[in-house]
Amino acid sequence: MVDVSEVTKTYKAAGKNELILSDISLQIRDGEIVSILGQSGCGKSTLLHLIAGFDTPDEGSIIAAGSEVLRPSKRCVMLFQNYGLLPWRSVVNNVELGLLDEPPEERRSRALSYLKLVGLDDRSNHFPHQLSGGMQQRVALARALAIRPTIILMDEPFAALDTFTRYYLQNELLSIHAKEKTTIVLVTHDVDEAVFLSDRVLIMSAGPGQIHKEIHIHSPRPRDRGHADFQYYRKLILDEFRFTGPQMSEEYSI
Ligand SMILES: Nc1ncnc2c1ncn2[C@@H]1O[C@H](COP(=O)(O)OP(=O)(O)OP(=O)(O)O)[C@@H](O)[C@H]1O
Repeated sequence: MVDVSEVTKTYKAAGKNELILSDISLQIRDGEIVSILGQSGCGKSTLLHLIAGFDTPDEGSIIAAGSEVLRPSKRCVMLFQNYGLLPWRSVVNNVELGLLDEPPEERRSRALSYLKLVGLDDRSNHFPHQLSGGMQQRVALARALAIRPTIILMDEPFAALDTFTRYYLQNELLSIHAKEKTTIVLVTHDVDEAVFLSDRVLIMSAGPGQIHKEIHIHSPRPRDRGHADFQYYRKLILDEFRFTGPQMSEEYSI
C-alpha cells in the first residue's frame, strides 16, 4: 500500500544544506497500522509529509495506494495534532469539507454517517469551540474517514489530549479500523500508544534520519496495557532509546 524506496531528503536552512532523511526504504501493507517513533528532530514528520505528497524526495521514490506520490491526493489523507477544523464552520460543515465534489445530499448523508461512526452525530450543528479537544479530534477523524481514503497518515494525532481521552480515542480508532480497514501510518512520541495500536513499530535514528529498527507487535487485540506482553514490547522499544537497561546515564529525548 505504501512503498518508500531509497528516499533521501535535504533541507536548506540558514544557508546550509542539511541531510534530513538518508536512504529510507519501507513497505506498508494494506490495512496495516504502523507507528513511527524516534527522537525529536529525526525526520518523522518530514517522512510523513513526503508520503502525503506535501513535499518531494531529492532521491528515491514513493508509491502510495498504487501510484507514485507527486502531489497530495484524496487517497492518502493527513490528520494533524491540532485538528485543523475551521472555527466558522459547524461540525457537519467541517466534515463536508473533503466532499465538495459530491452532490449536496450525498455530502450531507456521508458526513452524518461518519459523525455517527465517531459518536458525534448529536453535535453536528455545534461549532468547534463548543467541543472538547477529544471531540474536535473525532470530528477531524470523521472528516478524514468521510473522504474514504485508502491511507490515513497521522502526525501525533492524540498528543494534545489528556491521558484518558487519548486512551478512549485509541480504542475508538481501533474499532473504526476494524470496520473500515484503512491503512494507518502514525507518528507518535508515545511508546504505549505505539504498542497499543500498531502491527509494526519503526524506530528512526537521527542525524540523518534512518530506519533503525522494525519491531512487529504480535499480541492479539484488544491489548491489555497491564499484560506482560505489553510490558515486553514497551521495554523492547524503550531499550532502543536507552531509557531502560544498562546505559541509563545517556540522555535521550523522544
Ligand atoms: N521546511 C523545512 N525547511 C528546513 N528545515 C526543515 C523543514 N522541515 C523540517 N526541517 C528540519 O528537518 C528536521 C526534521 O524535522 P521533522 O519535523 O521531520 O522532525 P520530527 O522527527 O518530526 O520532530 P518532532 O518529533 O520534534 O516533531 C529538523 O531539523 C527540522 O528543523
